[in-house]
Amino acid sequence: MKQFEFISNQSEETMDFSKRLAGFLKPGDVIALEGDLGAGKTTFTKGLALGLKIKRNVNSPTFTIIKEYQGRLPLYHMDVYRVEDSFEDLGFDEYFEGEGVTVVEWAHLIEEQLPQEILTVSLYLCENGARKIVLKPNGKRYEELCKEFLL
Ligand SMILES: Nc1ncnc2c1ncn2[C@@H]1O[C@H](COP(=O)(O)OP(=O)(O)OP(=O)(O)O)[C@@H](O)[C@H]1O
Repeated sequence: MKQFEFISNQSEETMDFSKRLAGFLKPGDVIALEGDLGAGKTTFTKGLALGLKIKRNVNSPTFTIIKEYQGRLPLYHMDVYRVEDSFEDLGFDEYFEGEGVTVVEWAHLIEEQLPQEILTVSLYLCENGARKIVLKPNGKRYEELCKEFLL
């Protein structure tokens, strides 16, 4: 699978990156967001929210599983870490197929319930303190999105 790598030297760069990415998102887009502790998942999502013109502060939905924000498009921010059973049906489809953009943290835990096409964003801590951002488009929609984003 094709993937695209970027280096972010500070949190503002990660925010600018996701803020710009948000401009290319459409209703029904789903992003699987992965990264180690402190890699910048929240920072990334905050940037995405800025790009979607969301005014509320975005923070981790760990205990609520899903948080919804209104903007140019709604943002559904999910953290499925606490979903006990990957077959548990919490009605994720309604979000994935809804009017907004979904960001899922720990997406692999609900693999069976994810849409076939998805954009995976992986954040890695580099030895020098920078972060590596990797975009992995799965499916035509996200290949197109990455192409536009990279122009
Ligand atoms: N290039 C960078 N991109 C993102 N964050 C960075 C970068 N450089 C330093 N940081 C710092 O790293 C921290 C990232 O925290 P953040 O909460 O976004 O990570 P997280 O992946 O959501 O962590 P957790 O899994 O603990 O919730 C912030 O304090 C941020 O300022």
